Amino acid sequence: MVNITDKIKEIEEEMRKTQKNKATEYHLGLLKGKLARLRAQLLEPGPGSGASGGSGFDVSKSGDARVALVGFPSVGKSTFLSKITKTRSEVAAYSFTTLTAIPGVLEYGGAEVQILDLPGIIEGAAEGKGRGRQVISTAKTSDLVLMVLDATKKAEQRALLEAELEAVGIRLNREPPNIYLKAKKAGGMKITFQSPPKNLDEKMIYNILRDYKMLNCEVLVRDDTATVDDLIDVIMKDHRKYIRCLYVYNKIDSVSVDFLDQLAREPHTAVMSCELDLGVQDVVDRIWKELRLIRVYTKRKGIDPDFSEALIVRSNSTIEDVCDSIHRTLKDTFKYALVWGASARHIPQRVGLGHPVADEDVVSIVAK
Ligand SMILES: Nc1nc2c(ncn2[C@@H]2O[C@H](COP(=O)(O)OP(=O)(O)OP(=O)(O)O)[C@@H](O)[C@H]2O)c(=O)[nH]1
Ligand SMILES: [K+]
Ligand SMILES: [Mg+2]
Repeated sequence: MVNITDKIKEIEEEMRKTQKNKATEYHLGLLKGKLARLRAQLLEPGPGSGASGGSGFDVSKSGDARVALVGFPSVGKSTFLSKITKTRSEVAAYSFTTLTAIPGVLEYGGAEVQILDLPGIIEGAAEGKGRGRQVISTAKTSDLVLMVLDATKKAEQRALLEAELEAVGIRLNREPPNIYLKAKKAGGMKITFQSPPKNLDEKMIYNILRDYKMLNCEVLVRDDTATVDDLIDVIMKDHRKYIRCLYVYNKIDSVSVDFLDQLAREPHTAVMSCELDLGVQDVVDRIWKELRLIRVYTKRKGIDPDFSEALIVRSNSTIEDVCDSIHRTLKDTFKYALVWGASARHIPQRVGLGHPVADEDVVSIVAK
């Protein structure tokens, strides 16, 4: 029996051999759809998915958010974990020193962020090489992927890793495509475009949906630049995960200043040397920013706030969200709040439930 990995290879080979032109466009679109289905199967536990199935390492979540350290072997993932948390993860000059997921806790101004040190992955990880599939499945459970790269290694490493994560449905620093798709019980397919599409047409959408056996559905393409890949992502939305990613180049002690400057200018990128303790705190601050969380310190009248314990809410939260995170019924007795910090126009500012809070605000809730 042909296994899934072989089938994937076959389709990839066929796509490589097929010339891209108007005549082959529909065929290539269908192949992409098949490939996406097979890759999803690869991660499903069960028959045909191989011994390790699709599950990640068995580490329970803790703290306010989870960050996964993903990278090739020996780029310094464990060195970084050991530097920023109290956990010691083995560090050595040889590849695959780390063999399982090692959790550590980053304490950040009263917030607690779980940092997961993971084994190094290699090319072909998505198809089951090494512990790759397990590593990637674990990365899929994180709120932020910290892609650790070796500044002394070739630039391709980043694209290779991205391709591995993409292959299992992780979408880094991207928003879900702006395509509305709803399955129906009957009525056939209804395809509409908000404005003339540049990379899709009705026949293409029809063919792919039919291949996915979605014969009754409604599609509205809101974005005129949407592609076949976007459509497939929307069809496969249960297998897609949109995660933020911070690219971190380690070992900058071993590259020229010019090169380092070039790296640091790339988007979503930070540079550091764990060995020389350069830039490590910047990376920690960037992690917090990328998580898009807000720390709020509560204060009782006449008592200083406790900065070792923060209430964590998502960015764009209001005083109402802060109340809800303290107690479900708190806003029923809410009269007003006093706010000190970046969100306050004067200090303290007296505000209502709709007031948006900022990171590190101090809040005092006054009840009726
Ligand atoms: N020059 C230099 N070497 C570093 C730096 N950080 C880590 N190293 C070295 O890189 C080697 C690998 O470090 P590890 O932390 O074990 O790397 P890893 O990514 O956890 O490796 P695996 O667990 O095997 O995937 C060790 O010899 C470290 O001492 C750095 O900033 N500069
Ligand atoms: K190592
Ligand atoms: Mg390691």
